Amino acid sequence: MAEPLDYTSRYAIDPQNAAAMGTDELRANFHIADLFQPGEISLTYTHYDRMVVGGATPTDAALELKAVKSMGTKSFLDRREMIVVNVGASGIVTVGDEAYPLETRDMLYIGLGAGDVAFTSANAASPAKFYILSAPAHHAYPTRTIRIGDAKRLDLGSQQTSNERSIFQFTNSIETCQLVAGMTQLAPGSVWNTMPAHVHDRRMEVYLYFDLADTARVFHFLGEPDETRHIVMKNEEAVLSPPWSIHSGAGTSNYAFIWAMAGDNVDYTDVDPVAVEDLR
Ligand SMILES: O=C[C@H](O)[C@@H](O)CC(=O)C(=O)O
Ligand SMILES: [Zn+2]
Repeated sequence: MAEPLDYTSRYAIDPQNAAAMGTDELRANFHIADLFQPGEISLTYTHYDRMVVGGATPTDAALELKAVKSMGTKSFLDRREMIVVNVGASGIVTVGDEAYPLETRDMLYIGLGAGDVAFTSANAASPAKFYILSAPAHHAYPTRTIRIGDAKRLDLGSQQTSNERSIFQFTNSIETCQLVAGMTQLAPGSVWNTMPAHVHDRRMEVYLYFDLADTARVFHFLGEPDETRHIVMKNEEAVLSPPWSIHSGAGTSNYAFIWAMAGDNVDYTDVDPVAVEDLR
């Protein structure tokens, strides 16, 4: 077996325990920082649908993705599928013998058993930042690049309610086992994502906020609809949304984020909306 990568585990938290948490405990359980360290791969193995969340920031050398102990498999994709979204400068993802160049905001879906995965930056001084998402899979769907310009676009919200935004669905035109992912871009002057909010107990979700200035923050809301909490997020940080939780945010500026889900179905529209008046 290959030398294991360092990784962190996050166990599944129930709503009652989450409601009793203060700031540090909420952050320790749901917030993921330091995803993009130059020359490193950072992985978090979650027990929410066994979703793995990570970042790879190659500089001079290629970075190889290896299985972690929690997977109990020889290589990463033996029993998993994966999505990579580049939020940095140009780079290449190698899968087996195939090289897949990704520009910023392009996405690569990699199917079950597709081979060994490695990450390279086109320019070490201005590295690619590969955001990694992976869930268990039991069928091999083809590896496919979806460029941001090819994603299905939905324009939602309005300037009047400070939630004018465009959703780019990456997995709309391809088949996956569990992963559903996309990117949402807030219009200048709009700050709210996913308000009105929703839950979907059949799928967990994870957000990566990016394209924020160093001094900007997003107040990310989580919790059951009638028992909400918040986590203050900065640029290029991720936050886990348990299946029972809302996931919504308001920024001190506009921003973008990658959202990704895994669970029972892959129907993006299958959500349980929560009226603003019902939030507590
Ligand atoms: O289940 C779907 C996800 O929560 C996101 O797609 C919502 C989102 O990006 C938004 O409304 O701004
Ligand atoms: Zn959602």
